[in-house]
This record gives sequence, structure tokens and C-alpha cells, in this order.
Amino acid sequence: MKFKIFETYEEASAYSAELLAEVIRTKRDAVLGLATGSSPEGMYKEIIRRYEAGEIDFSQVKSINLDEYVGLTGDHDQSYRYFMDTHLFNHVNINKANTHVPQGVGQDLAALAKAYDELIENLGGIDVQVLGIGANGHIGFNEPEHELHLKTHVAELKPETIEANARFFESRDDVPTKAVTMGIGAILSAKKIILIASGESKAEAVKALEDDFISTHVPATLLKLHADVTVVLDKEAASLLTK
Ligand SMILES: O=P(O)(O)OC[C@H]1O[C@](O)(CO)[C@@H](O)[C@@H]1O
Repeated sequence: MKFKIFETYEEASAYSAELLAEVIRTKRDAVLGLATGSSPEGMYKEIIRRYEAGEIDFSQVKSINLDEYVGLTGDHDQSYRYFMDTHLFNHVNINKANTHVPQGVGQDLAALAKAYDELIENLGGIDVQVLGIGANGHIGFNEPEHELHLKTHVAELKPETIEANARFFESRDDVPTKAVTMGIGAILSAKKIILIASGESKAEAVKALEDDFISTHVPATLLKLHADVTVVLDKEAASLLTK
């Protein structure tokens, strides 16, 4: 695991954008595993800037997102499909048919989850997976538990996650209590992983990435088992690191 620490969130975002751009430069039809939330927002801004400067071509790129709230359709302004459209896809020349976000609405979410894992396989796997991290150490919506799922599944959100994400909704009661999320297996099968964290609220979870343990109670620590993870931090998120 490599730690890259920057003075500001903007610098960290520019660095993450460069890592992602590098993957696309190397492989025009790369499969990007993408994340939502506030952590990667700055990276998407920088990616759009680079696209507008003619530095990145998305015409062959495919994307697969980590998660989606159960109960929200893609046109809901807090759905992760809506986030991806408005923060990235609507601004670059990606073919929308090549962008994938789990469906949070449907008769049989378990069947849809199974189909999502098949889709990842059919795409040929994920070339680079972008991740944020929850203050409780979650990645995607793989929340701290005794056991974690390898495959895409419906997850119950922890009260602290509902609390943290309430800032995006009108009230806490509007925050969905469940989400469909890729499992730890798909995340760890990505060839390369970029984890972005910003702000003091993430410092403790980030510290767990440095310590010598893995635990399903801090899901992000399982990333230590992966050979190519870059953790991109601003100085506040890095404030408890000893290195
Ligand atoms: O980046 P944020 O908004 O702090 O959220 C942390 C993580 O938790 C999630 O909300 C759940 O996947 C992600 O979207 C994000 O990476």
C-alpha cells in the first residue's frame, strides 16, 4: 500500500485524476470501477478539466460503479446513478451504454446483484477501482461486520453511515437504510486500486490502513491484501499516520 499525502484536497484530487488518466492512456478501453460521495468529487472535476483540454478520450472507456441506494431510481437527485451522470458522464465523451451503476429498484434485487457480478466478469474485470472510505472503515457499502460478502449484495447501512450521508438529504429519515454494493471480492479483484480520503473525520480509518492488522470490522483494511493500492490523502486525513 502506497500513501501519497498532499497539503490540500485539490492537490490530492489532481494526483488521483492523473492516476486514472494514466490507466486510460495505457488502455483506451479500460474498465473503470468508480465511486461516489464527496471524496472523489474533486478528482472528477479535474478529469473533466483534462477532458476539455483534450487530454483524455472516453470513447472506448467502460465504467462500473460500486454501489446504489435501495429504493432510489436513477433520476432521484441523491441516487448514485444521478451523481455519476452529473459529476462525470454528462461532461465527457463516454458512451452512456458503457456506464454501469447497480440498480437499487427492482422485484428481485438478489438476481440483479448476481447479474452485476456476471457483468463485471463479462467486461473482463476492473482495471482500476476508485474508492472513498467511510469514517467507520467501509468501502463501497461493505460495512463493518463479523463476516463480509465477496459478491454484490444488499447491505444494511450502519447508523453512523446514515448519519454521515444525511447531509445530502433533506432529513435523516429520507436516507435509505439499505444499498446494493459490490462485494469485497470484486473490489480486491481490480488490477489497481486508488483510495481517496479527505478531512479529519477520515483520519482514524486511514490510520487503520497503516497498522499491522486486517479485520472485517474495518473493511478497508482488507485492501492490505492487494498488491497495487495507492491511498491518496490530504494532510487532515493523513494526520494520524506515523510514517
Ligand atoms: O466520500 P464520502 O462522501 O465521505 O463517503 C465515503 C464513502 O461512502 C460511500 O458513501 C458509500 O459507498 C461512498 O460513496 C464513499 O466513498
